[in-house]
Amino acid sequence: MAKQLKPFTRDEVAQHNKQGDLYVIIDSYVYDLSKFARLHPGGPGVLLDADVAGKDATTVFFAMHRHEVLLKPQYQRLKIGQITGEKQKIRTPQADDLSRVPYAEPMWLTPSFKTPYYKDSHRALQKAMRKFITEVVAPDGQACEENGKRPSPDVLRQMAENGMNHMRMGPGAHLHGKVLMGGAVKGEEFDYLHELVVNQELALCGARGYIDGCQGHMVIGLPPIMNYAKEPLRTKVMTEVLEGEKLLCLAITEAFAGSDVAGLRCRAVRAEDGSGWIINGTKKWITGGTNSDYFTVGARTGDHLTVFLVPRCEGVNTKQIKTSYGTTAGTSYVTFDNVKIPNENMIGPENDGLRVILANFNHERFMISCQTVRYARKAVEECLLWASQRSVSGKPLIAQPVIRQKLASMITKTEAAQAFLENIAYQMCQMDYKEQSKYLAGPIGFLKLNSSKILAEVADDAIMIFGGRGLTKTGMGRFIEQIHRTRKFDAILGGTEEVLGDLGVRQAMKHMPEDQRL
Ligand code: HEM
Repeated sequence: MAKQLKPFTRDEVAQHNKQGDLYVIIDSYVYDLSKFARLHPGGPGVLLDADVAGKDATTVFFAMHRHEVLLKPQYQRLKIGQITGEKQKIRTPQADDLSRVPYAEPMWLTPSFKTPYYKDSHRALQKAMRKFITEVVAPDGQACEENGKRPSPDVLRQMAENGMNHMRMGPGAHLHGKVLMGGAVKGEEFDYLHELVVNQELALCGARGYIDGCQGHMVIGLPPIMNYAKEPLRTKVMTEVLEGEKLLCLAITEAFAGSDVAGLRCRAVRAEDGSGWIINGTKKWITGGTNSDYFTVGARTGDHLTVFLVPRCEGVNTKQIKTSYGTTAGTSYVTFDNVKIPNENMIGPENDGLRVILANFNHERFMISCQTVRYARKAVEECLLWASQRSVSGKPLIAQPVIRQKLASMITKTEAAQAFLENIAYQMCQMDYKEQSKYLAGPIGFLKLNSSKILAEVADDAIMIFGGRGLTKTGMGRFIEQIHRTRKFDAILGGTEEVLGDLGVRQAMKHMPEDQRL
């Protein structure tokens, strides 16, 4: 039952202005801080200030705290009344609300703008995703970012039940007949623009490491199994992983070789009795590795590469690697010591592993780009709000031309990146897999290169707008700190900016006409 709030006049509140008897008004509500003052993270002194104690502290409160502080149950308890005749002005958003801050949503979600790409099913999916992310995934993500723990099994279960694992693998037969996000979209009509929506909403968790540790590893590790494993292994593993019963990750990179997959050293040799393969070697930076039950492994077979599915078994060990985006991502160092696996766990043809691995890169880069561009937009929203509510020398920050210049740069880069992303998603919808490989490897490489470059620039501007708060893991600037700290993951994972730029130009050269001169 909602707590009964007592009516107050401002004069009555003003009587409670000393240690042990301390009220303040925030957004028309009266808070009793008498006992809380000595526990206040900002110290009791600031609350006893003559301009705060017994007074309206709305402006100073929102200069120091994020709105969500007031929504926490432990602080809600401090709310005892409301000023008679006054109403709350600052709105608490509902879980599936769109932001009304300019540029905080992509244009297709902004009233008055039209879109050639999105249909009703994209809108229904976006709404259902926003609610699910806000209510279920983001709170877990924020907690795990702080405590470094793996994503909660209950959240992973709910994601699987809603078909999120299926959707994150992109369009295809695996979605047919599936109920997705309570029926928001039919599996048969799910396309890459739906997938874009799923990934962009997921990014709103504001927890970069958590999202990678929360089945990001499945998105990159499962395609070789889906596309190349033999039955019955294929269906068994796909079902276990998509239904959330088991976790799977991609184990390709090594301390010896990163983007250069042809330089891997981990080796697989046939067992002497012909009963299977023996794998020896190491893998590094394996996202989700610490928690995974299955590893999709690239190993040398003679002078070539072959892909294997390795279950967690004797000889498989994982060790946590501490990266700058936190241990919740489950990043690990993996060792294989005489690991024996059966013949049927070879994925795709022997010695053709490079093709099996490379086949998935376009999709991985598309997924990363969707999220990268959404982080940039999140930074835009945070900065627009902060610059409007933060006062410096009696004026809001936004009154400074230099701040407006930074915001202009952030907004234009984000809008251009989103337009590029949507165009690529549309092209993907029009092409089959073969055409995508032929025509889109270069453009998708450029897309990811552009997305991570603009994110870095946007994050740099955002930090300068937030100042010291942008360097602080808690409080007002915590999303900006996190976006800035983790931006290089987008620039490196799935192919570095340099590799992708080179790839894009080399792909373009394949289509260069020989009969043209300046
Ligand atoms: C309902 C009343 C209040 C609650 C529940 C509250 C709660 C908090 C919390 C949780 C923090 C830690 C910052 C964070 O991580 O978000 C904090 C910091 C702080 N609070 Fe409050 N606070 C209240 C009222 C006020 C008021 C009226 C002032 C007025 C000056 C104030 C000044 C500060 C300051 C200066 C900090 C440190 C900010 C920083 O580190 O940047 N607080 N408060």
